[in-house]
Amino acid sequence: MGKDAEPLAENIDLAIEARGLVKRFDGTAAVDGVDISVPRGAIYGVLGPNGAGKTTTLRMLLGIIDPDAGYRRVLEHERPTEVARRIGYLPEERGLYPSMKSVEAIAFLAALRGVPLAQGRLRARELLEEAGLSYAADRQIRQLSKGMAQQVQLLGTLVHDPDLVVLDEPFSGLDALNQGRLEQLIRSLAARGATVLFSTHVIAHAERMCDQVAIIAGGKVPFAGPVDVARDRLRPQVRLETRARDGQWRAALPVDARCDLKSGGGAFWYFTLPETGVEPLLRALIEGEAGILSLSIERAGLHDAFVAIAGEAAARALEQPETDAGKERH
Ligand SMILES: Nc1ncnc2c1ncn2[C@@H]1O[C@H](COP(=O)(O)OP(=O)(O)OP(=O)(O)O)[C@@H](O)[C@H]1O
Repeated sequence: MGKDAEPLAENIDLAIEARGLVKRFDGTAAVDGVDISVPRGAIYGVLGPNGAGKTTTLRMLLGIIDPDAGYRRVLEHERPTEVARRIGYLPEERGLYPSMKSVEAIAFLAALRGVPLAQGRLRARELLEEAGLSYAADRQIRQLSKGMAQQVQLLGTLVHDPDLVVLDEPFSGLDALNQGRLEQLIRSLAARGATVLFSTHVIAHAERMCDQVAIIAGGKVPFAGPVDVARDRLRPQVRLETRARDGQWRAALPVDARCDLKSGGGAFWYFTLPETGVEPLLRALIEGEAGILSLSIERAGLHDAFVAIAGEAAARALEQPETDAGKERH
């Protein structure tokens, strides 16, 4: 980031590797030195608010646009377009030909990836059946709801059994039921060995689904790696209930521990787990006869980790409703 990107060493365990990707539009960097390593078979999330640079990053990884600086290797190729037939891509701008029937729309997308039309039609019917959408097979796209049309487009993304599936904000526009179905589908793709990379501005999707995430804000990636490593950037929070209110043991609690006295005696204590960990704390509480009534230690969630890594402003922007701002391009 900011440094000169080195050419990539071969690493066959990675489906995608990118170093120092930069893309400028009208002199402004939309993506400003992004490093990403996506392991094969992973479910990987690119998490950030609108305008953070997610779509631009995905497009560079797919070879739809070329970076102004940096290196990328996708499925062992430095020119991603050479492996386009092994990639499935759901763009942010959805759209199928309205007069096409679902089967034809899926077969058409398959044909673009080199699958003969007849074979594509057969596979399209199978996929629609698996997705519980057989009844939509011979309906025109214009006769489908927006959510259904989006699912048909998603099936068109998967029809050629790609090794790498790239989905740009795949959950947006879907109701809760269909979001759940999509989560299942993504898990089943990973279970059969495909790598899934998706962008989202919803922390819950990244937290539930992803092995690894890249947190992106203002075109930079301040964190990329396992979700648990992001969460472990913050110390766990302790909630302790004691029978006693005072004693030697209080010295083991951090000085800024918050205390709520209970009306019938005893107290609740809230604090960040000290660096020394839980064992010395427990020992002091037991030896000092604090009378532990309950104790919970909670790891930070991805939301708090996001705030710590990308800042309050980026976290607030994540929660903004979607807008069409900044979408007029090409
Ligand atoms: N083709 C383009 N021409 C000019 N500016 C662009 C173009 N593509 C993207 N941008 C700008 O680059 C920045 C990053 O956009 P990008 O679409 O990558 O963000 P994003 O994180 O995907 O957000 P969103 O979900 O809103 O699309 C934005 O300020 C956007 O307006």
